[in-house]
Amino acid sequence: AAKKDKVSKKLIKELAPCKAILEDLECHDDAWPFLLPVNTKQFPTYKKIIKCPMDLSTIKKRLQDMYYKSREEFCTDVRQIFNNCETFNEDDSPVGKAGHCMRQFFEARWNDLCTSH
Ligand SMILES: Cn1cc(C(=O)NCCN)ccc1=O
Repeated sequence: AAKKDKVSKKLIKELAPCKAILEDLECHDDAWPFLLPVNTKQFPTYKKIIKCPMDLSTIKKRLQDMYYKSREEFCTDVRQIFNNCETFNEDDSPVGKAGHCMRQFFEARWNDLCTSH
């Protein structure tokens, strides 16, 4: 039991900053394309082109459900959002530009977290 407690304490410590970063992503001006899963009725080709859809609401739920076993898993899901966005959208489109901006914002916050100790 003692070992498990140590692991879970470590995990809570690791994932608390992830929750803070997620909240900052959700309230960013350019977050609007990423708040919810892409509407596949509005974009019928999306499901065919994007094999691993991801969005901020899904990540929020996964955090709440203790789905992530490390902060690296959280980081991978966030990066999936922006990789999908680059695959499906032109760089100079409104959504494409929002994706590049949000990725920069995220990576800066991620670096802060990884260099702060
Ligand atoms: C992430 N993403 C979002 C959209 C979109 O239009 N979202 C509007 C939500 N109201 C379109 C393509 C795409 O890759």
